[in-house]
Amino acid sequence: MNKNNPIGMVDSGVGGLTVIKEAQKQLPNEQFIFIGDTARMPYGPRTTDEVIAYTLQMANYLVAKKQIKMLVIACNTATARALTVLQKKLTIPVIGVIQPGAQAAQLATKNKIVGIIATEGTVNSKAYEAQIHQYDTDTVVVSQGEPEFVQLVEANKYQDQATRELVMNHLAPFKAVGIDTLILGCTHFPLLESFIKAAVGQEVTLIDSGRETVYAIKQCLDKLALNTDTRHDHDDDVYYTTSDSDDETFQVIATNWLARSHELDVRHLKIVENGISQHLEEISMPRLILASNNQHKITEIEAILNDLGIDLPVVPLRDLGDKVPEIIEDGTTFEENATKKVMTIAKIAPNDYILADDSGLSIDALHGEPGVYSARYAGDHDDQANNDKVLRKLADVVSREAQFNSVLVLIGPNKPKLVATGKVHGLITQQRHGDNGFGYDPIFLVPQFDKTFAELTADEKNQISHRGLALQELGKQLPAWLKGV
Ligand SMILES: O=P(O)(O)OP(=O)(O)OP(=O)(O)OC[C@H]1O[C@@H](n2cnc3c(O)ncnc32)[C@H](O)[C@@H]1O
Ligand SMILES: [Mg+2]
Repeated sequence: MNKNNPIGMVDSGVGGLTVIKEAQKQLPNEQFIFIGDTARMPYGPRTTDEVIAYTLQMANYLVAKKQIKMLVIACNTATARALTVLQKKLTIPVIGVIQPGAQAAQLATKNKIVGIIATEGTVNSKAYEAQIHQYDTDTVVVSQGEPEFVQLVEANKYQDQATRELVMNHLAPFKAVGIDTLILGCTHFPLLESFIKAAVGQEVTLIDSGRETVYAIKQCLDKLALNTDTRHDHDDDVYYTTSDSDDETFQVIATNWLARSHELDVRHLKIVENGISQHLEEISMPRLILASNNQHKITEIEAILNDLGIDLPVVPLRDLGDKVPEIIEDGTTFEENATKKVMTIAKIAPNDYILADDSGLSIDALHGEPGVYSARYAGDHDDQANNDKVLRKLADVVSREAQFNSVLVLIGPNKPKLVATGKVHGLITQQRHGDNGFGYDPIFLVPQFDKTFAELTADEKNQISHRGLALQELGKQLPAWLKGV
């Protein structure tokens, strides 16, 4: 087992985030991959067979796809019902939240009266009692199921006044019993810590089973010499949910609870039915592929997309490697060629968004030439030869009006094609000026600046260029198109 592999953490939903928060604090160099089974939460009312099956699916995913070196079941219900099965089935160490909490309570109690609050499932399993009584059979254990606490936390109401009152009422019996230690036997409950303390009395020791679990993780890493020797940043930790990608609740709660300044890397797993068995698979996030082999264009498009705040990872065509087929640009219009570009790439990336630009220079005195032949007017992508040919053809021509055109075509999975165009007027100079840009930039004069495209900065060009205008146009249509309007 490679000690630099990540630690996996599985949970029924969001409660386990309190465990990962503590783990990130105490184990700053380890990398964590968390799965919250949000599609099937809460686990409390589930049957034992279901809880075992779901926990195993998450564990199998993490072992097979993420090569985790250790698994933490950051959920009391899942620990109570599935820990021993998983410890038998997996070859990596598996740690649950109950044993560490029980042990800490046993050490903390003086009067040997310990309270437990947990989900109904955990209470009914008597898992905490069993653990505590392994150390000392005399300890009196008073358990109470508090499923409502879980719901309030999951609804993000853990700071509400009404929640405080409910906690005070529910926990009053513990005061009467005279506990001196209370186990927070559900990973949601640390978020209610101040209310719980107020309810049971400040003198009662609260045992955060999640925090105790992190001590157990540390001990296990030390014992098996599995501490990482590379430094991970917790910003690289990955959080999976099993609900579909539109569920924002997890993102909001997680960002809030973990108090991170930036958005977390939340990804999604889908539950795949396979005959009688189920397993989890990652839902890959669609990308925006820029179907162009022209690095100048790609740089321009990336800069403008960045300003438009597009929320998809932008991938240049070259990142797709050698599986990219040849794109044959034999259309008679820019739109035809741009469409050919996106359609060719769609064959190898059917689940992605694909954007192509077909563009060119059209000179009035040359009846629109070079037009769709711009890239290969004199020599294939030979800018020098292409510029020379234009200058030669216009040698005795007074009227030097020209336009650059850009036609963008965007397609996406199950979406109609979206077309946006941009045009900029200019004049063909007598000779080249400037070194910036590419193609015909050195001979295309923009009267407004009295400079050629090649004399403008990249920013200035993007503000007024055919491509810049087409992308602005695309940006306007995009929200409605993405929504399918
Ligand atoms: O097809 P891809 O791989 O996107 O890259 P390309 O350079 O071949 O692009 P086109 O087929 O659209 O050909 C457009 C040609 O028009 C010219 N052109 C287009 N936009 C230009 C610009 O902003 N500045 C200068 N020349 C441009 C230049 O010669 C390009 O090679
Ligand atoms: Mg081309």
